Amino acid sequence: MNGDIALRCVGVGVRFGALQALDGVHYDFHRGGVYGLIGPNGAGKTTLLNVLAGRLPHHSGSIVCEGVDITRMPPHARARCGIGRSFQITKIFPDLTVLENLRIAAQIGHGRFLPFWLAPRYDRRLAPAIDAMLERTGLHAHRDTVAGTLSYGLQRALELGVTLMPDPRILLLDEPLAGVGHHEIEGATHLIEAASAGRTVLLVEHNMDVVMRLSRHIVVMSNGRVIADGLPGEIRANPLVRSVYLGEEEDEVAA
Ligand SMILES: Nc1ncnc2c1ncn2[C@@H]1O[C@H](COP(=O)(O)OP(=O)(O)OP(=O)(O)O)[C@@H](O)[C@H]1O
Repeated sequence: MNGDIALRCVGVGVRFGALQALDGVHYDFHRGGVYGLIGPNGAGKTTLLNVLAGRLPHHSGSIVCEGVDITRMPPHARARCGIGRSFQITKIFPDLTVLENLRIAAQIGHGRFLPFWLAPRYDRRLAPAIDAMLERTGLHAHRDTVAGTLSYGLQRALELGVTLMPDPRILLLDEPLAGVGHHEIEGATHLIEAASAGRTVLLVEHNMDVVMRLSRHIVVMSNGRVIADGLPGEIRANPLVRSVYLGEEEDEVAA
């Protein structure tokens, strides 16, 4: 049973001064599940992703990843445990080309810092994986384009490619559609769906249609706690969830 759990949160608490951003979160994310994390602004969704990725210290509780206690591990050690995190704000190198961005991600993913005279041979070994990622993210035609000049949707696709390059088993996606234009949403959604296959995914996203479509489970947070979880249909019908969203996103949840 425990072998099925990709990430286990045990009483995870985070305080910012007097503000209790996470208030004893207990939750098991099962292997291969796609979890949509929803909740009103300030509920603690991004804070939870940050804590899981090791980018934010927490003051109480513990986190177990595939049976290993990672509570005290720094972000790079958690990445080696198979956790990949994308960001709300694009974290690609805007002055480098698409190919260069993916190459750096591949090198970091291999966890090796190489002397420059070995780099070309090493890069040749990484080339097939980089080519596959260019294909997968639909960026092949843009491989030599400077990343900062891509459309926002393509920049998000590159960011997902950079996150996927080390082949994480657990994917933490923070608003992957933020800023993506209407005409690019469908393509971006397909990309996330394809990237989710065979992984455990925690998806924080304000586009409720997309969350409900991509997620197998919905986890609802409010005031730093998990207040409900279930299948998308169950969550849509849950009166507590509706009341939490009342006046804020009622239409979207009820839709
Ligand atoms: N670095 C920080 N310092 C102080 N307060 C913070 C910090 N980061 C987050 N908070 C606060 O913690 C609470 C939870 O924030 P968080 O960003 O996790 O919420 P969220 O559910 O992701 O919200 P949103 O949907 O608006 O992104 C909020 O009240 C926020 O203002």
